[in-house]
Amino acid sequence: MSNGLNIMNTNGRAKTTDVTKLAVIGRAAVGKSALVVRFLTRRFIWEYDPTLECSYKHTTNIDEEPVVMEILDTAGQEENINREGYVKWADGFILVYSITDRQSFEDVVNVKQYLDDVKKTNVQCVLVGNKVDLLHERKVDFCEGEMAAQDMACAFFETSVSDGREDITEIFHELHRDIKRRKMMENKGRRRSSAQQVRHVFNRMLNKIGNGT
Ligand SMILES: Nc1nc2c(ncn2[C@@H]2O[C@H](COP(=O)(O)OP(=O)(O)OP(=O)(O)O)[C@@H](O)[C@H]2O)c(=O)[nH]1
Repeated sequence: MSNGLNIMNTNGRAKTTDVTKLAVIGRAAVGKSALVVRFLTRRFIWEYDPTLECSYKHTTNIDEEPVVMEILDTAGQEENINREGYVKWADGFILVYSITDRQSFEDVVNVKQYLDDVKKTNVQCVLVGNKVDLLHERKVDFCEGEMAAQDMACAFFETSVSDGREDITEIFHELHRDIKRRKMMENKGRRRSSAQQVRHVFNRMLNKIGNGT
């Protein structure tokens, strides 16, 4: 894969490690920083300063393959948003809303449209409805999240970062797998089109020889 990193094995052979760049996006206070920190440290910390922008590098194994994840925890506050920069940088997006905040849900639906417009493609993403521990304050139904994810053609998770459910790791891993699948398809397409070009030139040469020109 083109977006890889060469790492030496113990036997001295170079091995390509996938590098995946993920941006975590959502309105202020939906739990983006808590989600990233939970994934990286398996801990939940109740209070963070509102994020400006924070990035992390994380090395892990997914499906028995070494992976480097670069994770950008973006600013939720509108005036801090430097969207174009991270949209172009990222391979995929974790779109987070809080099930207790209707506006945060509407925001991510609009953000997805914006991401598709900037990237000029249907971007790879997962949709995450956070804070399900606050069920009594629920403002967004499970099936609304599920339907939005269907429209976005992406995976959907409802979770609680504070409860520390197993699915938090799965959110990041699932997005990595989707990105990897997409890159493989794109590479295959590129290889096929260069093979087609070679075949085309070869056929023209054969025609010329056949015509005696
Ligand atoms: N009850 C509950 N609170 C949560 C959960 N996840 C995060 N929080 C709380 O929500 C608040 C905001 O969390 P952050 O992780 O700072 O949210 P953020 O989206 O990064 O916010 P910005 O940095 O301002 O964009 C904090 O008080 C967290 O403790 C959760 O699953 N359940």
